[in-house]
Amino acid sequence: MKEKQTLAKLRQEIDAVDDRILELLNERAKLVMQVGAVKTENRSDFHVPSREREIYERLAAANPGPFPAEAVRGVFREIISASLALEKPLKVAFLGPNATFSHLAAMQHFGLSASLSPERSIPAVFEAVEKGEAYYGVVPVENTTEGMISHTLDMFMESELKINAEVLLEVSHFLLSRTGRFEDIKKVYSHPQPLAQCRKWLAENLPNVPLVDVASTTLAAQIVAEDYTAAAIASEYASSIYNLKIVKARIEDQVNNFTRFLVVGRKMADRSGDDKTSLMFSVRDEPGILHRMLEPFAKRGINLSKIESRPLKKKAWEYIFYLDLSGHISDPAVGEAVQDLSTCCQFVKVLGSYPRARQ
Ligand SMILES: C=C(O[C@@H]1C=C(C(=O)O)C=C[C@H]1O)C(=O)O
Repeated sequence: MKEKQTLAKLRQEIDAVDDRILELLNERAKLVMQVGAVKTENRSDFHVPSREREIYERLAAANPGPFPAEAVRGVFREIISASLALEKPLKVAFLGPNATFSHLAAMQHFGLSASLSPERSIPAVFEAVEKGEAYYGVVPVENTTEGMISHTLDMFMESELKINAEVLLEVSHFLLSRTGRFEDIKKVYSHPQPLAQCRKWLAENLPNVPLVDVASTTLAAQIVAEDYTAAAIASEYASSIYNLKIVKARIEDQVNNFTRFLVVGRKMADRSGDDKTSLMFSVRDEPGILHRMLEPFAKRGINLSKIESRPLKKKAWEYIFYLDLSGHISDPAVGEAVQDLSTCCQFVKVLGSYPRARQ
């Protein structure tokens, strides 16, 4: 009896707090709508990622607990996502179909109130943004086990879209099937990337079972939903959508398997104070060229976090380099270094400056 009374009293107090939270959420939504009205008058962009970043950072630092620090971001992401949708839902294209890791990355970045639309391929995501059908696009660009996804990098040769943000997602692969029984598996379906990321586990645990490449992990889950003798490697989320059982969780060879996604848009993102810049440039294959290329950055103490080279398909022995560095293109040192770089290159293209992702 005593317990019942205590619980009832505490729940009453929780209800009162929830009422206050709701009142504050509405007060906040009205302010966001006023901001929206000012922006409409001035024709400025409603979505401002640098401001959102500032909000997350300020609240993370101000949180006294015990509400968990990681949850603060998730809660506010949904508040901001829903506030933005009051004005108009933010349209975001991603590499589909639904339930792919790009879908999870888009949900993680834009929240559940954004209007997310699946596209068939990486070029189709770029096209949707270029044509204005979507405001942003989300595509994978590299994985900690398998390296760069060259298809995405190659898109920047032709496209004028800019990188507006990066999203880091911990990718965990699940072996899924209808029966959930190991001994029923006669074939394993997945996208080539997850198959490669689970290569060792598959060789040890299913050595004689054929592996079949398909266009997405979602397609693999769909096939397996109809075939009791097959298994798919897909996300945990796919298991709930396609009603599949988990044969084995987390079968990736490398723990801490992260995939990095890029958010592309038509404009350059504003400076947030902790940014990265991505560049692409081409040079002729000649002695000392790498040294000359890197000097403008070393001289100014600019940290380079990544350098990748790819052969330029149209011309033999010429290379395209992709470079990620710390700082925003509007920082004087970064601007000057890029200017210097352009004197020793055939061409330089700034792919975007964007807030560094937090893990
Ligand atoms: C309200 C604004 O517009 C949008 C909504 C935000 C919010 O809900 O806090 C933050 C940034 C913008 O994406 C703003 O720019 O301040």
